[in-house]
Amino acid sequence: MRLFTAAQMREADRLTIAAGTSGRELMERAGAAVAEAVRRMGGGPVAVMCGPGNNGGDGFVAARLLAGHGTAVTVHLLGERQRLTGDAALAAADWTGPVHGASGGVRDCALIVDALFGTGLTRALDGEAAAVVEAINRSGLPVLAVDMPSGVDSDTGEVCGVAVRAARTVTFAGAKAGHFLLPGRTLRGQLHVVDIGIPGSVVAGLDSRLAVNGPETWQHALPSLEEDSHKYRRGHALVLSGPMTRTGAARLAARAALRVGSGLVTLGSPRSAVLVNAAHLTAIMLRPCDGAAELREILEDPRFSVVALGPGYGVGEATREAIRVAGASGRGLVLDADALTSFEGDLAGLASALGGAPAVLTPHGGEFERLTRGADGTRGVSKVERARAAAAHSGAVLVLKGADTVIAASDGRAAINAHASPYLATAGSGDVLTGLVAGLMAQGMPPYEAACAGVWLHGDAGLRLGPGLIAEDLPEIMPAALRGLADKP
Ligand SMILES: NC(=O)C1=CN([C@@H]2O[C@H](COP(=O)(O)OP(=O)(O)OC[C@H]3O[C@@H](n4cnc5c(N)ncnc54)[C@H](O)[C@@H]3O)[C@@H](O)[C@H]2O)[C@H](O)CC1
Ligand SMILES: [K+]
Repeated sequence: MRLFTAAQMREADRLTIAAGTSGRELMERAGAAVAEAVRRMGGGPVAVMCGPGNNGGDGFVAARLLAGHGTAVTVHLLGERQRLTGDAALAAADWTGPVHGASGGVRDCALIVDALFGTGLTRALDGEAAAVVEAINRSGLPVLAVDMPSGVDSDTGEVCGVAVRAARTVTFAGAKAGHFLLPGRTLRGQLHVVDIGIPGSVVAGLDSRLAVNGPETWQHALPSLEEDSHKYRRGHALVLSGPMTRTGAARLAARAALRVGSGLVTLGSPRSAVLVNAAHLTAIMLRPCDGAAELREILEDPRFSVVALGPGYGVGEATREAIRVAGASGRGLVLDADALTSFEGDLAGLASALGGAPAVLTPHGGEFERLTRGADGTRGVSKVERARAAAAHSGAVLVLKGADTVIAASDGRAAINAHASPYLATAGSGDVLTGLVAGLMAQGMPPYEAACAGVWLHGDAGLRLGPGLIAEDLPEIMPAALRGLADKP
């Protein structure tokens, strides 16, 4: 599912109106969709809270249509009626019932329609607007939000001051980034996208390269297996282990790479840790590897297709040098944790170490902040734009992890992942993700698609396992996750 910004929706509106459908007609269909959703939620009595812009206009239309069908409706307006303009003023004029103030509170209703603010929110809610939103939330009544829960920024998902908590949201023409980025995702309830007559060609023509992460965008690139395949044709991932007391992370990543289908996986281990690693490995091979010079020798073997580096590896110049060597080899790279922290405040240094190699970086929020300190465009904007900027600066694919993981490529493609479970917030979970992405890249999947698929499969594993999951379980559930994916139409 593609996602849109407020500016793109305004553009879609403009093009549709230019093609002959009036804004008032669009508003009429938007209001009709809201009225229909109210009926599906059980009907009235309903309080419709209208704001000063077109979101409020949608509310007036819904109120008129509901009342016309016999539903008990009260309308409340935030602001003065005579200050309404354009289509909202026309919609308000068509409402013949009384209009109450918004601050008096709602009485004797079973459902609230939140038509205060939509994509036109420009600043934090305060004063009367904030008080009305707080009163709606305090009422404990189910809320149907029109387009966005009021107070949620439709581009960033952020709460601007305060925001409505909705049970459902009806949105028009296409979903917005703020419906999938946190905390917007948790405030919008169930999301319904309705067609209000904006032509498909207009929507298709919008320059949105943002989507919800899902198989439809990367399934075509998943590794396929020939009947007569051979393990040497399924890729070979090299995962680098940390020293003696920090080996578990790399073994988790290696196991995940093997489970996701890499034909061979080798763990490169410092000699000090070879015995502890050997004691825990069976199908995964082991090679001593102490530092960058030895890594260079290992990578002379052309069969290694991908190097995963970072979990437990240690922070410092030795790590930076290992990344330079791996980057210069042109192999696919997956960098996490210590690999990223080794370039604290030096995204440009990391970009030059990568040397244009196909790479995926998988920072969580804290690692991202450290890595991108001082880099343009990586502060103060939406999580999507921050990830995109870091991808553009580094030339790598960025996986900015969290409950709303964002994957971004340097060419502007981006996806927000919503297929995940909070139970994935557990020690070692990120190491498994590193291995999944590496294992997919080892089999020839391009970095952006491998990152999206890895994040999705990781989330799928979390959803399958639920409470009690630990990181060790995640690779083991991959056969079921992969089979489920293969069965998808
Ligand atoms: N194509 C579509 O999707 C259609 C959408 N419709 C609806 O229109 C709104 C967007 O309408 P717009 O008038 O641009 O913005 P809003 O109604 O969200 O709000 C603008 C209004 O609010 C004032 N304002 C902004 N921020 C604040 C604040 N923090 N505090 C107080 N006041 C604020 C601003 O000055 C304006 O007066 C979209 O969401 C849909 O619901 C169309 O009806 C159909 C086509
Ligand atoms: K709203």
